[in-house]
Amino acid sequence: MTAARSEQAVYAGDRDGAALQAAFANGEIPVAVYGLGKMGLPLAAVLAEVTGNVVGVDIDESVVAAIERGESPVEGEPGLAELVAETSADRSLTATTRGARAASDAQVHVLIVPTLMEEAEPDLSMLRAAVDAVGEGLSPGDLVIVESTVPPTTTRDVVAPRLADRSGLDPDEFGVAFCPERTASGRALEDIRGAYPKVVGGVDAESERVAGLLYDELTSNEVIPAGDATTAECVKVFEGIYRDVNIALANELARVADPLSVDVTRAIEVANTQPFCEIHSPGPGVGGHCIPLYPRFLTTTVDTDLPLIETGRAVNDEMPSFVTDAVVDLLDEQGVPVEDADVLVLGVAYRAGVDETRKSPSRPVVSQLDALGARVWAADPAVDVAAVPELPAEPVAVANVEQTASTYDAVVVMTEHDAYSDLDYEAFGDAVAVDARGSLGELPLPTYTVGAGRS
Ligand SMILES: NC(=O)C1=CN([C@@H]2O[C@H](COP(=O)(O)OP(=O)(O)OC[C@H]3O[C@@H](n4cnc5c(N)ncnc54)[C@H](O)[C@@H]3O)[C@@H](O)[C@H]2O)C=CC1
Ligand SMILES: CC(=O)N[C@@H]1[C@@H](OP(=O)(O)OP(=O)(O)OC[C@H]2O[C@@H](n3ccc(=O)[nH]c3=O)[C@H](O)[C@@H]2O)O[C@H](C(=O)O)[C@@H](O)[C@@H]1O
Repeated sequence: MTAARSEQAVYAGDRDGAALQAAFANGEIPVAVYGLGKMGLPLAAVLAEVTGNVVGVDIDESVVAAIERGESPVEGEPGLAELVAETSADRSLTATTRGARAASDAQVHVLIVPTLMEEAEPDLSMLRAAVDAVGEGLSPGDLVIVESTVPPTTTRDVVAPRLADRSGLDPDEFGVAFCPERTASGRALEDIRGAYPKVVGGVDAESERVAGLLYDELTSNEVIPAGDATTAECVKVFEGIYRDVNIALANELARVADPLSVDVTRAIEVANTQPFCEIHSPGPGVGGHCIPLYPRFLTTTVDTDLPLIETGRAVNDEMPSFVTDAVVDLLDEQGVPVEDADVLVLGVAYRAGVDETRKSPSRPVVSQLDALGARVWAADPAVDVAAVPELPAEPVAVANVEQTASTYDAVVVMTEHDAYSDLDYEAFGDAVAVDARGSLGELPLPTYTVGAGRS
């Protein structure tokens, strides 16, 4: 059960570190986690496992009701269903939609709600709403931690002032820190428990110190003080930008596979045997609700030309069309006009191992083929294709792919799900293939492979 607030403040300027950590681990410091989604629920469950005193807050009543029943609404996370059942049963994790009430009972508030991109700028509306709920219940001596990925300066210039405004407290009466969620879907518990060092950055030194002490109780890895909240925000955004630009390099290099008649993926693999070389893998584009967004969290925040970052984004966003063009060219070689073609797309999820389709490169490929007049089909073992909004494709169960294979003129592998390696591609007869991931090796079909070219 949620213990009463401890007598001692968390953000107190001089609280003994060891005593604070003991109080946290003993459940004497109530914690509230705002946002119980793919990242927030695993975090709340691990915090509940460590402290025994966590209230999860979500605006979605069905999420709250499921957790209160001991069920995890988040799927695809090894160990999470069991951990939610366990921590819900012993009440070390409870859930509510009443954010302000949870805030008035908690002394540590963790915000991990979505931060998205509108057309031209970051959408922080859900973060502001969560901040308002915390502000209504904030008490002197509390600590507020932002885990949502945000544009640099957000914690200092948006979150902290808004908390003071909503709570009526002076800014120096409570602590605020940014501690990025460095977790990948499909391995959340492992990542949260310590796969990587935890970064902490405070709006002041005491916020950073206290946040570091608390995360030191949570992670088996080290806790790295970034020096301030904005530096910590840059750490997270820079990690994502590094990945996006690096993937763009791999995708641009993939374009020389045909002109040079070389297997670029093989060349990358061998180049990466040098410790200073880490070229990523070419593919059909960059999906998910993280990596495609983070570059624009920076480029829309600073009034500085960042051409490399912008170009990387453009190179990656061009890859779905590159895949569609390869399909059309191969069909043309076989004398099949794309407008008369049946095309099977294998993979709607943005990467293997997740059921997530947000910004998946498969979406533009399906839409482009549909717009060209093709009849598009899609199969994905992790995604309910029929339930994917605005996807002009007929769903096909993966189990039915082989028996329907002869009806397709082209098969496009967009996601490297293991299930696709087990298919008998002979069954596709005279069809052509585009392997956007280079994950299937030699196929018994006329094939274009991103990264290896025409075979
Ligand atoms: N999904 C991922 O792979 C990673 C995501 N992140 C970051 O974590 C944050 C959360 O992302 P996800 O968990 O993927 O989002 P999600 O969409 O899976 O879940 C978000 C949850 O927050 C709830 N919510 C929305 N507004 C709320 C409010 N005002 N109060 C309480 N709950 C609210 C929603 O109902 C939903 O249940 C984002 O900032 C994202 O950038 C960071 C690392 C990895
Ligand atoms: C280095 C890393 O694995 N970062 C994670 C990443 O998670 P995410 O689910 O976005 O997966 P990802 O592996 O970065 O892939 C993003 C997209 O990029 C594509 N991709 C990825 C790597 C690559 O070499 N080539 C490539 O084309 C993937 O297919 C996918 O469409 O972004 C997360 C985030 O920051 O939200 C971060 O916490 C995770 O740790």
